[in-house]
Amino acid sequence: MTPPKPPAREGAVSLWRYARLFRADILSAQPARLYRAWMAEFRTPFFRSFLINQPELVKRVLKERPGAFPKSARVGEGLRPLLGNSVFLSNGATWERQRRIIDPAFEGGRLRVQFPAMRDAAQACVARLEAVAGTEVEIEAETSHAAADVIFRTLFSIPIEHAQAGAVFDQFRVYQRAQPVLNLAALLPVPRWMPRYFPRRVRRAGRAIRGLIRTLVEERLRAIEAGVAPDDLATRIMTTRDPVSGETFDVEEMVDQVAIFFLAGHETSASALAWTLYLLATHEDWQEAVAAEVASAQELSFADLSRLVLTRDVFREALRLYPPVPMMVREAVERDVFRGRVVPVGAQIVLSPWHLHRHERLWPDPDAFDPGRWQSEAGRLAQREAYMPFSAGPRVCPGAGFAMIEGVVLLAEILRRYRVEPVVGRVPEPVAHLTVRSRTGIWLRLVQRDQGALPPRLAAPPEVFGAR
Ligand code: HEM
Repeated sequence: MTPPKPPAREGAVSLWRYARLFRADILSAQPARLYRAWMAEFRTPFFRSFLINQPELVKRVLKERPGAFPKSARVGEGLRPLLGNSVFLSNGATWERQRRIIDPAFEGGRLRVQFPAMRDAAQACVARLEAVAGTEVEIEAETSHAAADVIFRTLFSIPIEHAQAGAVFDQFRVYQRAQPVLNLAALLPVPRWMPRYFPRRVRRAGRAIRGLIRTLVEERLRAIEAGVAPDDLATRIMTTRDPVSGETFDVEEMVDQVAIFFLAGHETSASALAWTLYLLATHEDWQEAVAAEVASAQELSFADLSRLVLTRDVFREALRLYPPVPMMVREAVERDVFRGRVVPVGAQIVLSPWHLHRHERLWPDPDAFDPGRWQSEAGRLAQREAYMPFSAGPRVCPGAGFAMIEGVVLLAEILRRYRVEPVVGRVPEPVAHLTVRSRTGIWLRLVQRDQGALPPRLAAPPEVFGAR
């Protein structure tokens, strides 16, 4: 079964029609040729943009000349009431300083410290699912809840049930409902002359979220000063001094960063997990193989993670087919030439993990769910050339290592306890909101696994499932 793919736009359309399609859903607004092209140029009266799929060009923009292609100052304006001047929106010296302070908290060695909080969140998720087992469940809502729980437990050592954490989660949903530009379309610039209008309830929800986060940050500051703060992400970030200036974040800057950790960290992981569970529900052989792999460890330890190779490959493959951040935009601040065409200053450069990951010239059988490809030579080559769910270069997602562990831990705990099944008549339709979601949710039925009758470890190597 080929996993769901949005329909491509048919033929050429007027700019006006394109704008309307684009606003409704970026993915289905695009023509099918982007799955084969190395580059496409769009000209509009307001800006010129280039979507690039050629690995050398992607490398040039993200890794070799990132200074020539920063995030546009107009990009993500719809997010400003919530994110302030967070690392996601900043550029230049401010961004460099913010990354110098944030990055050490996410480095590989810290993942071991964050692991128990992730496992606790995964076990809490499994317990919550008990109430809905046997019924039809909209799984995105559950994975959202679980991913938000992971963020609060790892950042502030509090579960999502904590009053402030729960209120941030609730207010965030209000913000999402009230702010229609809080979708991917917000990542393309509006003309400079167009005023940005935020409805009052959006500003109110943005203020409420920031107020709740500020309370948590101020409480933590007091705990740090009293020497009683737990060793979690918030303490790490708030006590790290910029090695260049010697400064730490002030309270407002920390609020900006917590807001983006919450947003970038829970929306993305929730999307990835929901799609992974759907893919497993529709590929029973892989689901049983993962269940067998995770059955061996009764209480998951950090050391077990390196053995969960299949689970990791399944998660990687889901991130390939449904990259939570399907497109990213940069602005040329220096002239360049791409494939013989002049890229003028001011041009928008669109990087599309969505198209790159399904590119017909870069991946064998690009639309198929085949976790076995990650153990093949062709898969490894394509991974180096054409796989970037977390972006690449200096602006790569700082949470990439964290998210890969979180995904595996949550999948392991859920699949150890439940079998997931698709719901007849409810095939999800991918659309790009802030992340890749399904238009009408992702519906699954969860069936408790009989703990005494877990499948034995499979004797066959995992590749058999990917063999074609
Ligand atoms: C499956 C999960 C995740 C995916 C697919 C993902 C993907 C991405 C991508 C593609 C970007 C680059 C966006 C751009 O350049 O426009 C990014 C940036 C970012 N991500 Fe993630 N992310 C995930 C999880 C997380 C987590 C768990 C955190 C933190 C707890 C996080 C924090 C950030 C931050 C702070 C940035 C901005 C970095 C910068 O601009 O310098 N992400 N993420």
